[in-house]
Amino acid sequence: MLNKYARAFFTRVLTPFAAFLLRRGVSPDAVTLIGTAGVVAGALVFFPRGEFFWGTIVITLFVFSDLVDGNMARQAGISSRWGAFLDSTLDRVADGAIFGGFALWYAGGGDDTLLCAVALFCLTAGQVVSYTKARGEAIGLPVAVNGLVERAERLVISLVAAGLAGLHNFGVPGIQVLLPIALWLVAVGSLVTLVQRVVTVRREAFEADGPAGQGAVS
Ligand SMILES: CCCCCCCC/C=C\CCCCCCCC(=O)OC[C@H](COP(=O)(O)O[C@@H]1[C@H](O)[C@H](OP(=O)(O)O)[C@@H](O)[C@H](O)[C@H]1O)OC(=O)CCCCCCC/C=C\CCCCCCCC
Ligand SMILES: Nc1ccn([C@@H]2O[C@H](COP(=O)(O)O)[C@@H](O)[C@H]2O)c(=O)n1
Ligand SMILES: [Mg+2]
Ligand SMILES: [Mg+2]
Repeated sequence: MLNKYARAFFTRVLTPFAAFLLRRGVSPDAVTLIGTAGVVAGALVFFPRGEFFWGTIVITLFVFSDLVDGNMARQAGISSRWGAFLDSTLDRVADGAIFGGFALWYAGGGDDTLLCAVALFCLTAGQVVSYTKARGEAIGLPVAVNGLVERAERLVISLVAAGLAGLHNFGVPGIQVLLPIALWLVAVGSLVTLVQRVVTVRREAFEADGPAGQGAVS
């Protein structure tokens, strides 16, 4: 949903910045790499220590690079298959660090085995949701579904909650409950999305192959 409705807005807002970077000789690949490094650092330095406010601030500063890199590539007319591969692959790394950071907190100082498991579920389910589309498209299917909770939703729900939950360290009482709520929402939403995508791929595969499975690819 965000991908559909918010992308146009952010494209307008970020286009001048993307143009500025291009004029300074920065490449889209550099933005992809630096953005991912910043997200990973923010997540793995701050989240395992329960510093959710500062972790979210650092991640937010870098996560929009994922919208800037493609914008730069399109403006410069240099969108490439390599760039698409790098972008999607490093998205998986960034997502792993964010939900891994939550899991490390609950495995340590946060001391909550159930929430550690929920964070690990979010991590795995998010990666599998992305994989369903990548693999479905790789075997030549349209995968004409995005589903309830795409990557942008997973990030916005969990990062907004983490940033607000982090205010607990500054004396705001009770607010830390937002993070567990967000993790449960992302977990359930990702499961629903996974089912939506698997059902769609199954239907598209049967339509393409026929009942006898002819034309199957490995
Ligand atoms: C006192 C206050 C303290 C709290 C402060 C917190 C404030 C900020 C908190 C959060 C901000 C989070 C922003 C997150 C933005 C995410 C942007 C992003 O990365 O979007 C990525 C998405 C990607 O495009 P790609 O084509 O590169 O991605 C593909 C896609 O994702 C596929 O997904 P999947 O299949 O997994 O579902 C992958 O398969 C594929 O591989 C991958 O390449 O871009 C978009 O989707 C575009 C829409 C972006 C919308 C961003 C909305 C941000 C909105 C609000 C944030 C601000 C909220 C402020 C709240 C303040 C609260 C007090
Ligand atoms: N280093 C990069 C990054 C991205 N691209 C191209 O942009 C597309 C992704 O666009 P986003 O707005 O979601 O970032 C991607 O599929 C590539 O075509 C690129 O060329 N190089
Ligand atoms: Mg990108
Ligand atoms: Mg991306």
